[in-house]
Amino acid sequence: MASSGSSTIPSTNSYTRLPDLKIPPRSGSSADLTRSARSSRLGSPMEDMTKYEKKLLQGDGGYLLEDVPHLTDYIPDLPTHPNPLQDNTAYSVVKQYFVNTDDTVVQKVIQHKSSSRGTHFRRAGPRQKVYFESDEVKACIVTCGGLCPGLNTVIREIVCGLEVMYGVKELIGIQGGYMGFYSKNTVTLTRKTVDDIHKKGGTILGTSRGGHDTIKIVDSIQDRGINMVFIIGGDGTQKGAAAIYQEVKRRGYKCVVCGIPKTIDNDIPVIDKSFGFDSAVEEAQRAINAAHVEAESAENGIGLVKLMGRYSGFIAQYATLASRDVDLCLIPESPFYLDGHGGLLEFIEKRIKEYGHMVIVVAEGAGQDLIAQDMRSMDNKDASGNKLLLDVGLWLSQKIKEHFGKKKKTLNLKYIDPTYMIRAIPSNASDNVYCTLLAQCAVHGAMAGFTGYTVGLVNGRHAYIPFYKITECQNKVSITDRMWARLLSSTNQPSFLSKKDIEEKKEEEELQVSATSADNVNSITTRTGLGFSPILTLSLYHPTFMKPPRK
Ligand SMILES: Nc1ncnc2c1ncn2[C@@H]1O[C@H](COP(=O)(O)OP(=O)(O)OP(=O)(O)O)[C@@H](O)[C@H]1O
Ligand SMILES: O=P(O)(O)OC[C@H]1O[C@](O)(CO)[C@@H](O)[C@@H]1O
Ligand SMILES: [Mg+2]
Repeated sequence: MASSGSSTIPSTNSYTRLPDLKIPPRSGSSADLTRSARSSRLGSPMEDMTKYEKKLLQGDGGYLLEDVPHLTDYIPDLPTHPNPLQDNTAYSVVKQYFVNTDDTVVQKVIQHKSSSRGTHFRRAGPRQKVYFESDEVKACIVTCGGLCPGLNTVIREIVCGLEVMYGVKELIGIQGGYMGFYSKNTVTLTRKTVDDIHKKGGTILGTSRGGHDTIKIVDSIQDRGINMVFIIGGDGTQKGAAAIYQEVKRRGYKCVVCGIPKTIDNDIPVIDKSFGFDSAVEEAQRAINAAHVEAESAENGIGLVKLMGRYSGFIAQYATLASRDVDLCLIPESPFYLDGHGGLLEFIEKRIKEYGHMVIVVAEGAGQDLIAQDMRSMDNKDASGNKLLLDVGLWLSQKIKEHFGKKKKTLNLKYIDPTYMIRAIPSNASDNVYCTLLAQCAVHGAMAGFTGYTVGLVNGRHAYIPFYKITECQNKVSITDRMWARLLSSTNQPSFLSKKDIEEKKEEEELQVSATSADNVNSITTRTGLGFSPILTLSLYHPTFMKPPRK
């Protein structure tokens, strides 16, 4: 945990001054607004939620820091306190325990000699000064979206981190996701009450989809006197967290909003991977092994396993690569067709003829367009606005059976659907460590007064990432990438794509990268003769906030 202290960045005053940036609050700043004062100062909340601010800092050689907000951006002259960790016996021996204020983490680790240094994020970890006294903190934790291994570990470690490292005494859990802020009771969280929870799957707080009402949530935060909000959830949840941060800031309320990215689908961009993903891939092996045993033991046996992955097929991809027993992996990002020359059914027939059995892994979001053509889909959505999928496993089983039936060939197909089993388990050992570090970094950031951030692992280092970076797009398997090629060569399956399709995919992916790349903002940052330019805060419109939150 010790800071390397070997920042590659020249230390300059303009850089270290960053948290002291004074941005006049839109409607005055007071940490204890009464409800009437609050409502009289409310303009149109949606007006503010359609904007977010980027804190960009440019340095030499194309260096760009995409910084996270800080409480002092909108509440000037906040007092600081020495970090209580300095008196903690466990940490007092650690050399350079506090993170150097100049330390940042690079987004793209592969560089060429002519590359620009590119986008960086603030390195996570404990700071010398904190912006809260221990007995001033009232923190809350909420979990939203689908389940994922490791949720309880993150909850546990936030509680322990705050209590043990920072002496915080007041911590509550919001039950049942976002709607729990205004419709449910809270639970008191202490080191004792969370002691064992990391051994259980799910979340002790409960979770839900839908029900994000920014105003009601922030009212509840203020009414309860909460000044640190830890929000654990996926892409939808992080969009909700960004809206909460905007509203908290608009009210000038001293409250940190911190997101901890959670998603079994691994669909959050920028971060190396999401917690629980490894555990899920590991658990998926059990289903794939069973499918293999079943398939091998029967004449013309097919074991078909459906795994989660609504829009991103990472679980299917990694479970396939890990297993080596899989003959065919289908994911949402890679289109396929069933009939005719080069089609899926022809491939299956060929593989069965050759080996006598096969294993197919299909991500739940794969082939949805084909199923929709077949079944006149109803385009249903869940409470959060996510598309409800048709069962690709059942549909594919049916199609394969029909095909073999028509050809009067024997077929023994076993369909295994372990989707919920792989996300309801507790996290494995490596995810437990990962969750612990994420939680601790989240706590350090909050105590240091950062807000509006998600904590994440970027190239193996923990960083504070502004919300917009992780909500502007979804992480998807790139089928023009080397990793997908590795899978194709391991399963020896066709790509089902023509050369033209691949060219189009490449163009599509390149366009996506350039739309979200830092190059787009370089032109609007300023430079000085110093190593770093002064900070520039930009208000930009972002489509995420242009629509009212989905209910
Ligand atoms: N654009 C948005 N703005 C505000 N809140 C949102 C938005 N999208 C989703 N939410 C809220 O976030 C919560 C979780 O969203 P969702 O159900 O999409 O799961 P998620 O966080 O993406 O997790 P996962 O997809 O991994 O299960 C819900 O309560 C939902 O109302
Ligand atoms: O049935 P639920 O809880 O809506 O969750 C299903 C979805 O949640 C996820 O696990 C995460 O988004 C998806 O892979 C899946 O489609
Ligand atoms: Mg999601």
